[in-house]
Amino acid sequence: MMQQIYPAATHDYSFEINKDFHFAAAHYIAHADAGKCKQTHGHTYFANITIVGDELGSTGFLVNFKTVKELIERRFDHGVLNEDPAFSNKQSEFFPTTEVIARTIYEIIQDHLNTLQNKPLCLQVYLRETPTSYCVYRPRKVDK
Ligand SMILES: Nc1nc2c(c(=O)[nH]1)N=C([C@H](O)[C@H](O)COP(=O)(O)OP(=O)(O)OP(=O)(O)O)CN2
Ligand SMILES: [Zn+2]
Repeated sequence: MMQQIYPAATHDYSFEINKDFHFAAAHYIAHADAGKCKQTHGHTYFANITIVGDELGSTGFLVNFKTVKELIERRFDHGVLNEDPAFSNKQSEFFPTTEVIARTIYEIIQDHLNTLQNKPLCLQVYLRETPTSYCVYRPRKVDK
């Protein structure tokens, strides 16, 4: 697993956890201007997820680290992202770009967090697509 320094999300919650994991997936970008990315190719994506909250669940966890990883790994690992219903080859806001994948990971994780009694929040998804390219997604409205 790659270890690195991630940009920090600022907040004043009492607890912050971070989970690193990776998954392998293929994709292509169905746009004339996408250059070589128009061709199907694969990446090993590295993700770092930041979750915060003030209350712990009955386990003493904000959320189980393993659950965070499995939500994404089960869905995307060794798959073709373009075939997942979260993505589209027709609407650019759903092309499987690094930006859109990061936003989608946020949505999947926050949907799960919303089911927990202690209501943790996902503040940041860091997603590295290649050794030289990554995206940081932070939801716009996080009220405390
Ligand atoms: N803003 C974005 N730009 C590009 C994306 C993207 O998702 N968001 N994706 C691609 C390609 O899919 C490709 O996977 C990554 O491109 P790039 O960083 O250019 O890859 P290289 O390994 O060729 O990078 P070098 O640093 O030039 O070796 C393209 N753009
Ligand atoms: Zn790519």
